[in-house]
Amino acid sequence: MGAVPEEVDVVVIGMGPGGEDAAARLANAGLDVIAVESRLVGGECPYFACIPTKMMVRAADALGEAWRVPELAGQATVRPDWTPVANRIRDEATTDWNDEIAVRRFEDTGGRLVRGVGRISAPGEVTVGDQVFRARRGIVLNPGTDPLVPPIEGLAGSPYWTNRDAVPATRVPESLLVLGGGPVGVEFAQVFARFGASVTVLESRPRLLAMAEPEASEVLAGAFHACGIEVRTGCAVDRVKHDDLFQVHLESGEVFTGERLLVATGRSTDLGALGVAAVGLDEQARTVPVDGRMRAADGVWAIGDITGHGAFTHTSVYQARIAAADILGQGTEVADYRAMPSVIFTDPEVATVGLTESRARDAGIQVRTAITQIPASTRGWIHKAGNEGIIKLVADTDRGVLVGATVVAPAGGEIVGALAVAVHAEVPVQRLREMIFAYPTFHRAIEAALAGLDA
Ligand SMILES: Cc1cc2nc3c(=O)[nH]c(=O)nc-3n(C[C@H](O)[C@H](O)[C@H](O)COP(=O)(O)OP(=O)(O)OC[C@H]3O[C@@H](n4cnc5c(N)ncnc54)[C@H](O)[C@@H]3O)c2cc1C
Ligand SMILES: NC(=O)c1ccc[n+]([C@@H]2O[C@H](COP(=O)([O-])OP(=O)(O)OC[C@H]3O[C@@H](n4cnc5c(N)ncnc54)[C@H](O)[C@@H]3O)[C@@H](O)[C@H]2O)c1
Repeated sequence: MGAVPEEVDVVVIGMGPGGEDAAARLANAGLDVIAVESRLVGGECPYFACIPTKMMVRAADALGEAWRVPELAGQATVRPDWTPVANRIRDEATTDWNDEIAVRRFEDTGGRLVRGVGRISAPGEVTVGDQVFRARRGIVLNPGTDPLVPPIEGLAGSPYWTNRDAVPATRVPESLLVLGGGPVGVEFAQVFARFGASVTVLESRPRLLAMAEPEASEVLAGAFHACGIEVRTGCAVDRVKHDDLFQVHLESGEVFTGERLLVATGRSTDLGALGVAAVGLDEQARTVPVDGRMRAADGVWAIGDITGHGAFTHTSVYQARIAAADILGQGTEVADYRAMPSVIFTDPEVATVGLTESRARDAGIQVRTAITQIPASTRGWIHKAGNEGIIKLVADTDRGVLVGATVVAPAGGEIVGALAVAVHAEVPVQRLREMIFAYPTFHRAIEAALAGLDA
């Protein structure tokens, strides 16, 4: 005989940033909430992704600035040491990969945590091991993603790294091969290079950060070249061998050797394991389609990476707020992704909002673009060492508003904030031109880019 189901209000499967946020909101509102988590409460972001990698970036950026001293300010002797980085990640970011604090924070809301793998076993029903829950109000799916490991001969079974191995690393390898030049690949590549590894990035597409504006990829490729990172684009990996070292054989016959191999080739989901077919969803799909209130099926909401609206923590938490409000019957907000921002934390940072030029054209928008070079701005010229960058604007000429922007610059992720407001609030380009931009800031280069939209 099966287990007797326990009646609750809501079951949240997966406690990533969004699941944690939604579960807390619902429990704080007085609902009886069960949160199911198979690994660590908080998900990828605090333990293996955003937070520890940005601690690495912070440290690597300090080194990067120190190396600019000779050009600007005399002499500095810099000897990179990974120990403070590894210790900080262990002690401050992840508490040694222990989620006790996050669990307590959630349980203080009145919610209950169940450790294990959750699965939709029938409409309105979630099974975790030998426990069965009937959710009166709904099920929230926030299972996130796992590193995708391509089926390359010799790779499976070799001691390759994914982000989950690179983050806890206590030593910088002598040499590192990075498979994939997307956000994960480029952030780790620059960090480990700055800490002394000899780094090669192998990317199958024609450029780094292929989803970004081509001009952004070009600036980043230049910055990588300048700091000694080898970048190979358009490469097809044939096979991988591992003895003492990794060897990556390309179809072209070239062979790259490294002490470590970081696989950063995207993310995967397993909707079959989540049991989504029980509520009529396609378990072969890579994403769970949701409406503007995150509804995926009758009584099922989905949030985070699996919705395919941008694999970012800010997406997950944004969607969590909307889903929780809808479950509570207070939903007035409908998701609007037009001004979705993203920041790749390389040096220079690659920050975007809204549509790229090509996506805007594909959407049938009458597009006009403008680009300004950061080194040509007053602040860029003053900044000198490390001033590489651009601002690119994408305007909808019919409506006279910006629909996208890219900022590659020192602190590009902060500069893009102004452009995110413009895209989000559909501020007319003419109104933007009438603004006063503080002198001499990096964001003042937006004014020059706006002027370029006339050309
Ligand atoms: C190296 C790296 C760096 C990144 N840096 C940034 C950054 O700087 N900024 C940014 O915005 N984003 C960044 N991201 C992306 C970000 O980590 C994710 O978008 C974010 O974690 C949100 O994911 P999520 O809410 O979908 O779930 P996740 O964080 O993936 O968490 C899902 C949770 O669900 C659990 N789970 C899965 N299935 C089940 C199940 N069946 N039962 C029980 N539990 C289950 C998992 O164990 C996991 O804990 C980065 C990603 C990587 C890999
Ligand atoms: N700062 C941030 O916000 C941040 C940082 C890291 C990751 N992320 C998120 O995490 C998600 C995953 O990032 P990612 O970089 O792992 O995935 P991705 O899919 O964005 O990039 C993977 C890259 O690997 C390449 N690739 C795939 N197979 C390959 C192969 N066999 N050989 C060589 N190259 C190959 C792809 O062409 C692509 O450029 C991203 O969508 C991003 O949203 C965000």
